Amino acid sequence: MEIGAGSSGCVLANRLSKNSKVLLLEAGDDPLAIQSIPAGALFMINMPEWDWSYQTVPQSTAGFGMQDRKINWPRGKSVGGSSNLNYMFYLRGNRLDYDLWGNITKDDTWTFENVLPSFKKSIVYNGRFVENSKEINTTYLVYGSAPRRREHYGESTYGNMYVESRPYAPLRDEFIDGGKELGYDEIDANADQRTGFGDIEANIRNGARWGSYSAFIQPILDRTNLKIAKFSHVTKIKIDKNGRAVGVHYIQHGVAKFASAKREIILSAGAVDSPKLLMLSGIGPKDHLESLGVKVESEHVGKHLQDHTAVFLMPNTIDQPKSLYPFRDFTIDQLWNFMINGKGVFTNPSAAGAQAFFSSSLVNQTGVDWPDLQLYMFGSGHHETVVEDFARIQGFNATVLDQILSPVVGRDGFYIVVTLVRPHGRGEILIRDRNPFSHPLINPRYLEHPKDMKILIEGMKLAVKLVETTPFQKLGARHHKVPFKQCDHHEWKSDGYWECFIRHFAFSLYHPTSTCSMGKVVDSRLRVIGVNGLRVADASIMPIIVNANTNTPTVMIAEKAADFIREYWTAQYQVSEKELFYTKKNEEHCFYTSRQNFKILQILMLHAYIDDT
Ligand SMILES: Cc1cc2nc3c(=O)[nH]c(=O)nc-3n(C[C@H](O)[C@H](O)[C@H](O)COP(=O)(O)OP(=O)(O)OC[C@H]3O[C@@H](n4cnc5c(N)ncnc54)[C@H](O)[C@@H]3O)c2cc1C
Repeated sequence: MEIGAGSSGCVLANRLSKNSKVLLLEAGDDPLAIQSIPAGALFMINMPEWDWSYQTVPQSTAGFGMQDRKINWPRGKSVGGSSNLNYMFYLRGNRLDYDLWGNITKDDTWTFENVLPSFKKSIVYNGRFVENSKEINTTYLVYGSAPRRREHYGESTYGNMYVESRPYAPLRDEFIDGGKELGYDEIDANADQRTGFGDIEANIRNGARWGSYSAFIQPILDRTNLKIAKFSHVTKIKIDKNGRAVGVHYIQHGVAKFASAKREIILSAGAVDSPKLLMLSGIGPKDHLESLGVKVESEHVGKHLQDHTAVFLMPNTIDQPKSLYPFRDFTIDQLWNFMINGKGVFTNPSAAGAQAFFSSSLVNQTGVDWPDLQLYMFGSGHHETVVEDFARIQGFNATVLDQILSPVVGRDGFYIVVTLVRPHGRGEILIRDRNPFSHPLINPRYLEHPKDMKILIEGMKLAVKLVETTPFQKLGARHHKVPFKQCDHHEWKSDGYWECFIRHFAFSLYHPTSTCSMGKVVDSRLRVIGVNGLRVADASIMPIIVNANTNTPTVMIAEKAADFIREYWTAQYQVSEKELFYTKKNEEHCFYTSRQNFKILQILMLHAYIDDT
């Protein structure tokens, strides 16, 4: 039995239902078709049907430019989970991240060498390989990205998750060329992550979103042994008197139900809801759960919360119409281009297409290049509703943000997203009360640790240098000094100014992890310590956050978990390989059928649009 059909839950359902009966309980519905259009995802954020719309508690050292000092935490609520809302960046993280996991858990399963096969297993990589020299000559020039070596990606005969270069990524070439001018290498960050610049590949197929639903659930919808119970909000895991997880209580369409598990329960409700559900079930810190009754004392549940904090270098303008300007660029022609060719502005939800990793001076002191800063190019201009849009998505206080953006509204431009990818600060998640529908108390304690601020300030300075490089200057790029009353008592671009700016505008890059940390809440086989028959497999089990976007590592965790579970139960029951009834042919058939449905839907949407205009 699985709880949560998100990025990881879908992988597990696919792998386990090859030869077992699986009940997958998901609080949300199937994803909306509009989610397949990458640019459509932005409209889903903060819609309660598709997003849990969490917020942090007011932050004492961050969020000064947010409403009530709270920072938005969107989380997907549908089959596919947050992979239906996310920006689809495909990044694995650094070799040293995983070697550290191996060290912490004292289990080599988690070292980079041993997680690499699980990364390769999930994907179908439509990349540009070195040996294919013809392809390099064309694609290399078009996308300005380093060619890939096959050994890092594999042949992907087992994979379902498509990874492709983004067909549309405004200012990608300027960003990478600017980095080269500053003396940095161009790198393939998935093969050999270190300081350097490169493009960002994404979970897309022919331009359409290819999240966990499309990759792992859609192809197997006809498996009779997989039951997906949508609209099923799990409220509690039942632990019997022998300390075994035996079933779950859930509410579906207002009706309270119970399902019992024959073999085991796998919790994949994500870094917010997995610890919350453990606590609601009486598994967690004793002091916190006293009023609920503690079944299993587990001090670390909800603790060690880590996230990537990000801040925009803004406002920046260019003199040429080369950025995404929604009111100009979202046209019927572009919609057609997306539907027919899988290309154009609709293929990218965030106008992001290039990124760079850097090691701050704090890391450089150690002599090891293990980046703690990541910069993205977000090639979006300043359309007329930019302030309201950012206020809705990021939770900015519109009045505060207006000071920064109103002087440049109506102009092409870009943002450089400066991200802290190896945070020193740690937060926690607590339950608000015993009501399973109450949002938990999320306290990431952003920017409380002085080192985190120091690293971000270095990142801002680097971003300014990039704007000054020739490729950007050729477009007339300018980072503007605008009146900003909250920070104007500091000299513009001084450390004090940046600190003030960052404390106002830092936001979450939506990568919470480590709230059911491996080695503390679960063991290295992901079994909850102190309970039988219960595992956690999602972003919450990372012992330390990886220094890259978290979807791909979460999918890898699910692949590992499926292997552990299959190994264990195969040994118990001698499950025969002959039981496998799933075939690749079947999967391909499902793909084409669903693809046809998607095309029909696209045509209907187009008609609706034309009618409207
Ligand atoms: C806006 C956004 C942009 C992002 N961009 C990127 C990116 O570009 N690249 C990247 O690598 N990562 C990105 N991420 C992060 C990445 O998507 C997440 O790390 C990843 O999806 C986490 O997967 P998960 O399986 O742990 O949780 P989720 O995918 O969130 O899945 C949890 C599932 O459990 C369900 N659930 C929760 N509680 C219950 C309950 N009580 N009962 C039943 N079901 C329940 C939820 O509805 C959900 O479907 C982004 C995230 C967001 C929100």
